[in-house]
Amino acid sequence: MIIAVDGPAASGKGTIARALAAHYNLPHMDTGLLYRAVAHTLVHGHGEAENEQDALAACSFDDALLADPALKGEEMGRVASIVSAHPLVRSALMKRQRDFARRKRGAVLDGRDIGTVIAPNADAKLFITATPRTRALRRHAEMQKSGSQMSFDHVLTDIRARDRRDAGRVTAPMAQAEDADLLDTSFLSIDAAVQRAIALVDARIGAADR
Ligand SMILES: Nc1ncnc2c1ncn2[C@@H]1O[C@H](COP(=O)(O)OP(=O)(O)O)[C@@H](O)[C@H]1O
Ligand SMILES: Nc1ccn([C@@H]2O[C@H](COP(=O)(O)OP(=O)(O)O)[C@@H](O)[C@H]2O)c(=O)n1
Repeated sequence: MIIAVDGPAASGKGTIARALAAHYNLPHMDTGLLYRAVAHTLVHGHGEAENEQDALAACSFDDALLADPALKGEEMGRVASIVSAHPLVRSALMKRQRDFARRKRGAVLDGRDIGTVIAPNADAKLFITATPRTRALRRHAEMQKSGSQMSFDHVLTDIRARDRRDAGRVTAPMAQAEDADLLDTSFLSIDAAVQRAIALVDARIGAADR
């Protein structure tokens, strides 16, 4: 069974994807980490994010980088959203996502284009959303815990800019697949959002597969 989870920054898609993976006993891939790894490689001296050839060269990063906590910061998310607009970067990172999705047992993947491009035949697709303000509040709280001094307004501005870039790019823009279920987590606790996500997936896969 393949479950595709897409949505904008800090909508809760990672939290939901991890919970679904645990619930259905499936491996999980956070595909945003791949774009963040490209961003990290570029920021650490190997080229310009805006330059497609530089960004393509940065796609051959070492897998060990994916576990680096330095990928998690908001600045890396910002640069990731610049490199992710390059078609050559998207195609270079596609195979490892598709290979992961095609594992025998199935998989849960979260990102921006899982339901539309990476796994269009996924058994269940969720598009997770929340208002920009709610998402910025969540990201700001997360960043404060890890010692960041960035203001709430700055986080909100960054989130809006990232939404515009991710939804506005030509290649594989962030979009809800036609056959995806929309889940707005703005007024849901984490537990309630996860329970709702499980109910939506159960309804898609049918009682026989449970
Ligand atoms: N429904 C929710 N209510 C409150 N906080 C949430 C909810 N879902 C996620 N969070 C918190 O918001 C932050 C961003 O969630 P995350 O799952 O990492 O989002 P994404 O993967 O979409 O960027 C995390 O600190 C997470 O614990
Ligand atoms: N499948 C994906 C996943 C991420 N991305 C890009 O990578 C950036 C970082 O993604 P992420 O999922 O780690 O970011 P958050 O939503 O966790 O903040 C996004 O803003 C997108 O530009 C993408 O284009 N396609």
